Amino acid sequence: MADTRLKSLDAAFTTKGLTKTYGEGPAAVHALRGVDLVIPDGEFVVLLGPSGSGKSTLLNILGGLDRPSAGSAHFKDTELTALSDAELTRYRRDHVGFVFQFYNLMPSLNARENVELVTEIARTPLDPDEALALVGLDKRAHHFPSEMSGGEQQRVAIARAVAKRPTVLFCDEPTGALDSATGRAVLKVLTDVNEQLGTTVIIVTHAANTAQLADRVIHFADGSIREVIENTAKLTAEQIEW
Ligand SMILES: Nc1ncnc2c1ncn2[C@@H]1O[C@H](COP(=O)(O)OP(=O)(O)OP(=O)(O)O)[C@@H](O)[C@H]1O
Repeated sequence: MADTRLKSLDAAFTTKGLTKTYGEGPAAVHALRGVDLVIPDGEFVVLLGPSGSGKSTLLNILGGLDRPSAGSAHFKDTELTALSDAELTRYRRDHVGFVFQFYNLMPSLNARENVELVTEIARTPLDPDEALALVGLDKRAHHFPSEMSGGEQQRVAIARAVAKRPTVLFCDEPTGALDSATGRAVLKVLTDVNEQLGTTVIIVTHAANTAQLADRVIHFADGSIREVIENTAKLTAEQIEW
C-alpha cells in the first residue's frame, strides 16, 4: 500500500522534566527521572527497555490515565498536567485509544458489539463494520471472543480502539501474548492504522523486532531516556525478523 499521508512536523507530545515517584523516603520508586521528549504527530513510535524502566508509566501519563509527580506533558497545545480530572477524561474520550496485552474484550458480546461499545459514545466514529474490515475481521463480526484466536481477539481490540478515530493509539505489549505469525498480523494492522488513518501509534514492548517498523525508537533505562533513534529504513510487518 502506498503511503500517501503527509507527515506533519508538529509535535503530538512534548514532555519536560517528566518525573514520577511512587512512595516516599527510602521506599520511593523513581519510575521516571526527568524525561524530556518530543513525539511528532503521525509517527509510529516504539518504546523499548528492560522491565521496570518506566515505559508503561510514561504511556499512562501521556494517555491521561495517570499524573506525574513533577514536570510537564503537553498533547499538542494542551498541557495534560494542568487538566482537571473531568478534562483528562474528556481528553481520553476524544483523542486516545488503548490496546493492552490481554485484549479486554467483553466475553458476552460478539466482535461487532464489542466495537459498538465505543462507536455508540464517540463523536465521529467509524462504522463498526468498517473498523472490523480495517483489521481484516469483517467476516467474523458475529463471533464471540471465545470463538476467536488470540490474534483475532487482539485485532477486535484494535478495531474497538480505532473505531472512535483517536488521534493517538497507545499499545502496551500488544503482541506479548501472541505467537510470531499472529503477532506479525497484529503489527501489520497497527502499521495500517498509522498509514491509512494517520493515527500516531505509540507502542511499549520488550520485543526488539517491533522497533524495525518504527519511525522513532525510544530506549528507556532506569526511568530515563538512554537513546532516541530515528529509523531511516523502516521495514514492513512482513519483513521483520521474529
Ligand atoms: N502503582 C505503582 N506503585 C509503586 N510502584 C510502581 C507502580 N507502578 C509502577 N511502579 C514501579 O515503577 C517502575 C516503573 O514501572 P513501569 O511499569 O513503568 O516499567 P516498564 O518499563 O513498563 O516495565 P515492564 O516492561 O515490566 O512493564 C517499576 O519499578 C515499578 O515497580
